[in-house]
Amino acid sequence: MLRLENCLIENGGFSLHADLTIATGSRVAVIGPSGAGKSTLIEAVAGFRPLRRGAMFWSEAALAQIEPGKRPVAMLFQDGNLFPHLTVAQNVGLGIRANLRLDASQRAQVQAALVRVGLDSMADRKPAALSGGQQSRVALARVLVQGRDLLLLDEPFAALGPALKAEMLDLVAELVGESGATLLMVSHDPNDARRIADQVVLVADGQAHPPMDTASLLDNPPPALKAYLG
Ligand SMILES: Nc1ncnc2c1ncn2[C@@H]1O[C@H](COP(=O)(O)OP(=O)(O)OP(=O)(O)O)[C@@H](O)[C@H]1O
Repeated sequence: MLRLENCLIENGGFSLHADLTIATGSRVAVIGPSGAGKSTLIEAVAGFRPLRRGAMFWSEAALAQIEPGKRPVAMLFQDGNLFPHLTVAQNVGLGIRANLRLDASQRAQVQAALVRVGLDSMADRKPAALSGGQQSRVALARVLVQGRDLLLLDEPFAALGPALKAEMLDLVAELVGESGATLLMVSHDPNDARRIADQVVLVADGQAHPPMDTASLLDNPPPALKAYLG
């Protein structure tokens, strides 16, 4: 499980309080007003934001002692961060080794991830020769090959149309279901939360609230969420 114990997370002059636990294997949406600190929360778990106070644990391990690249965390951003000069397979391979010197079993891992996201026939293409949805799948395959316990998504599919976004969310739900990974996903769209998240962490008023059941929270939103949902 992921435990944030009385954390105060800093982001420039902004700070966010979080005291919450996320069960292993759960799928959690992080929602709340713009500027409330959703990305700040995710970035702290990834190790990119310092804690002014408190402690963070994954299972028994204190995360503060673990540098970002060694945390059990894979992160997917909105733009996917694909390298335009590398092929699809190479972009995925970066998830395994930054120098791309992959052995046969690592190359097989890349291939398997591409099959899993339906892109095995496009392994040698460059990102520019892919649609937006296909590019998202490459970024997802790269996260997949990292085989990390915690998957952090920061509005990864916001640029996609509604049908494609729904398809990607369903694929993410399937993939985390297969791997048993724990998902934390920032979204501006409560429908995303309803689609794939069992629980929601509401970030508002300087506070990341403990997770609540998605349907009951969205059906009976507290004032801070009601104002945001409109
Ligand atoms: N360098 C900085 N100095 C001061 N404040 C900052 C800095 N960077 C970010 N902030 C503030 O931190 C707060 C949290 O930002 P964050 O990106 O986490 O919010 P968010 O909920 O993810 O927003 P959005 O939904 O708009 O992406 C914002 O109010 C922002 O203005």
